[in-house]
Amino acid sequence: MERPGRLLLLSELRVGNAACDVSLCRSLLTWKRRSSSGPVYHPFRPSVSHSVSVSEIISVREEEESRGRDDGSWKKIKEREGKDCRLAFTVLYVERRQQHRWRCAEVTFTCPEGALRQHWVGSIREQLAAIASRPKHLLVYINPCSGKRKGKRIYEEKVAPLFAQAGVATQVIVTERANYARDHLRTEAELKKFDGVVCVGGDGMFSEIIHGLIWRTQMDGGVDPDSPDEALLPGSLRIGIIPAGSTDCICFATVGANDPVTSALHVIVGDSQPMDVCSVHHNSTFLRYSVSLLGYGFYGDVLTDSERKRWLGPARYDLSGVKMFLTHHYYEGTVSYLPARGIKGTPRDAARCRSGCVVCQHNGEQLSEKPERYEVDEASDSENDSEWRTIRGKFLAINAASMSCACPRSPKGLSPAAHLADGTTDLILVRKCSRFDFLRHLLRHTSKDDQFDLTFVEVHRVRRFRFTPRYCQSNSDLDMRENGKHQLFSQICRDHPACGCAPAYSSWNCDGEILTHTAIDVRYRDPLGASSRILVEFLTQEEFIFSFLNLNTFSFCSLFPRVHCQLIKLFARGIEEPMVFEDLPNPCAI
Ligand SMILES: Nc1ncnc2c1ncn2[C@@H]1O[C@H](COP(=O)(O)OP(=O)(O)OP(=O)(O)O)[C@@H](O)[C@H]1O
Ligand SMILES: CCCCCCCCCCCCC/C=C/[C@@H](O)[C@H](CO)NC(C)=O
Ligand SMILES: [Ca+2]
Repeated sequence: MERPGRLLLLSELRVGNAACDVSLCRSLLTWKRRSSSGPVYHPFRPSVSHSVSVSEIISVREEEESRGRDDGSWKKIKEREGKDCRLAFTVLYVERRQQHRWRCAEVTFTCPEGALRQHWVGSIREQLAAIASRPKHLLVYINPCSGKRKGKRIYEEKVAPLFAQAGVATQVIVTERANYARDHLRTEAELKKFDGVVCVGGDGMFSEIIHGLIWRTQMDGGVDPDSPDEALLPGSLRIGIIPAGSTDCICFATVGANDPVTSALHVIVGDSQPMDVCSVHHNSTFLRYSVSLLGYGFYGDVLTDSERKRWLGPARYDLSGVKMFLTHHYYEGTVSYLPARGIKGTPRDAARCRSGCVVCQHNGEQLSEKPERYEVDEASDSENDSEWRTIRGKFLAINAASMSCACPRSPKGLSPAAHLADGTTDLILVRKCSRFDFLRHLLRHTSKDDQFDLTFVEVHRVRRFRFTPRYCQSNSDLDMRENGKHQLFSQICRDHPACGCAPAYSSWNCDGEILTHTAIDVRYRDPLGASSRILVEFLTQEEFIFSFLNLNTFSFCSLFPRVHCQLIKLFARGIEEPMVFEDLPNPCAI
């Protein structure tokens, strides 16, 4: 057995015109220019060296012809098959650029003889093959309609060539409609053939992929995804995101940049970043999964409005943002939450979730050792009920950020200290306040100031929460009819804003997908009350009016999200701390 760090190869090779000492240890390829006075250390002429971790080598290829200048300085040029051949090989590796971007750099080494080149190439390939975390076969879904509709081109021009160079085989599927990828993953995809799934698109496309994969894993493992009390099974396939959408906040918060080449390189080197997933339920019915933002009020309204402006591309969010800011709707209701206990970290920490985050590691271990008692909300467990906190009020926004939600529009994110994999979500409540104050809060998403240090904003780190809009807080039939009228008229008024009537309900923004409020309970019950059979269906507007005419048939959807710690894994490593010399030119370049 070779010990880690053991020297495998050491040769004198050429890089360009310079003679170098090149070594391959188990984890490091190093090339160091020889000083003109030989290999001896010289204090005034230090030799320049460059190291690349084997884990960040993309591939190695043999060169058939010299790529460098032929100045005749290399004495041992061999004649092979009658032509001049420099016996070179090229190593492709990850190079870090500014703002967390990665690029594929290459260095060509020229050997004095063929046997040595074979030895080098073989040794590096052997080392790469031993990295078990690298994917060999990927299933790729491309959404041709994401963002500026450039997904297909981005993949073909920037990503596919890198996968080919790294020897990663792919099966590529261009989606034909919304939910195509989700449905394919749920029922058809032969998942055993693959080491991972890659999506080319935005947050909505990523959402499709996790919905397909998580569902399939639960079905295969016999877990009921509807039950908010069942622990979900983690899947085995990692997910890669090639950003081509409008916000791409999941890519930005896990890699640090929205850059297709950087993401492709994280996939190739086989990175792994665990991530929390929030399952959203309405009583005993599963609605959706969320990994970034679950937002009611402002962000729900921005999304609903922006969907009608899809033709505008990514700019639709800015336009709808300004419009909804001016509209200044607030919503009444009750928020209940279960504070996260026994974990590290708070939403007001100065520290950020970064690559190798100790908070995520600690909390992940805690939660796997002592799984949370989710039954605490049941009426039978009155002792633990006291752990639930309740807040009633009028809110401009209710946001649950399971990660920072940083994106180019909001570089710090909605909750800058939130963690990717700590088993919690940050519940941010923005109470009714003046437009001026709300603007102060929104602007703090982009400035250095603490966006929670405002009297009308509060933030809680939670494992579960529930939101019930005011008009669902009674269970009598009469109230339901009244609520129904109110809801219907609000709906009409929303569509005819000239009448000035404020809507009673917003929609949920679930990772950029609208969770409409027109979900119904066939048999209504108080969300906190005793159990009964519940059926929730999503309705079209016509069905919605129809259900109103049938009076007893509908009520409103109160949501019940629960965080599943580290349920999925991404081909990412979290945002890396910048290196001290990040902005300086590379001093090691030869
Ligand atoms: N072939 C397709 N035709 C139409 N819609 C599609 C297709 N494939 C996927 N979709 C849907 O397109 C929607 C938007 O996609 P996506 O999230 O990739 O881009 P985006 O909305 O521009 O970016 P972001 O979500 O980051 O803001 C998703 O809801 C997805 O389900
Ligand atoms: C006064 C002007 C206010 C402008 C506000 C513009 C909107 C800023 C958007 C920041 C969103 C950050 C959270 C990201 C959420 C994603 O899950 C989601 C899906 O991509 N994106 C959006 C915009 O909902
Ligand atoms: Ca989290």
